[in-house]
Amino acid sequence: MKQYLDLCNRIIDKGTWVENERTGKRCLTVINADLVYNVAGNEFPLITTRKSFWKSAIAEMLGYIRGYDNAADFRKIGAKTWDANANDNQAWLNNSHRKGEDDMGRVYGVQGRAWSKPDGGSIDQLRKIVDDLKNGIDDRGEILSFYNPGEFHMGCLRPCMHTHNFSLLGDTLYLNSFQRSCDVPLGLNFNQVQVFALLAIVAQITGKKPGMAYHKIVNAHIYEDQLELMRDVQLKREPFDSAALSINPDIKSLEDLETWVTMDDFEVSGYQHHEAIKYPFSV
Ligand SMILES: Nc1nc(=O)c2c([nH]1)NC[C@@H]1CN(c3ccc(C(=O)N[C@@H](CCC(=O)O)C(=O)O)cc3)CN21
Ligand SMILES: O=c1ccn([C@H]2C[C@H](O)[C@@H](COP(=O)(O)O)O2)c(=O)[nH]1
Repeated sequence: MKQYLDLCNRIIDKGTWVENERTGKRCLTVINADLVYNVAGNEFPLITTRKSFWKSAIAEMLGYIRGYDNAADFRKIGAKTWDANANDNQAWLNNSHRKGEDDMGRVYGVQGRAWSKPDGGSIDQLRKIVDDLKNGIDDRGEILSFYNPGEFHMGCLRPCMHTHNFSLLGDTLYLNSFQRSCDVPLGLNFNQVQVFALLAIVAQITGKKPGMAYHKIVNAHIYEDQLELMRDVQLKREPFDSAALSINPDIKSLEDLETWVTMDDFEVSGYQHHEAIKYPFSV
């Protein structure tokens, strides 16, 4: 929690105002932040200075793992987070690649599970990683990349958290996750949970012990219409101790994640938090 608050304070104290053409809003911005999560010690990085809707965040990650390309599928598992980007963004609505209501196009999980090969067929990056790790293999390229510039024009948004790089040392699994752009009040609340949960889940299905997760953010920003709430409300609150995440131990494979897992298979204990804050969302 401290590292989150430090980043928020750093943006407010030292940030630079940057115009953003896509949203038409200004963002108070800093470059480079490194967050570390202790997954081994189950220090779940849930924001406590407001209520965090952590189930939506894990649902979103599950949707990426399943390779979803449709906001309706995300809604069914408990995440409404893609509704606006799929349906309210004029540039995407005008895009001839959009396949109709709720379509997100070739973003995130689509790239992770079905990256198109120029010579035909596709690559399932996550399957390869899980198979390798299960067999104790780390070929120094256990990389799940959602960043495919050749297909940016076929999706509603370029991926923000775009690369997840797994590593094995003995039987301990590590994760380095890279994020190019971060909406600190709204997105980071989710992204912290997702990096932590991704390492915990992949360690569980590959039979490894989770170690540390390292989260690198490049452009970290607060939108102009979020600043007051962050500075004068959220940052005035005292944080509580961190919560713990538990995952149903019956989840043992990628197939389990693809077929029967729901948000009921995830529980959080010891979550004390201040009341919710509704931050404006920029499409
Ligand atoms: N401007 C912007 N910020 C983001 O963080 C973001 C995007 N766009 N587009 C793609 C995804 C969607 N994400 C989202 C979208 C909505 C919420 C959100 O509304 N969160 C609320 C309520 C969550 C709920 O009720 O489930 C929150 O208070 O955290 C969070 C992350 C993260 N990403
Ligand atoms: O997982 C996510 C997804 C998105 N965001 C934020 C970061 C930016 O505020 C917008 C994306 O806008 P770009 O113009 O494509 O950078 O969404 C996030 O924080 N986390």
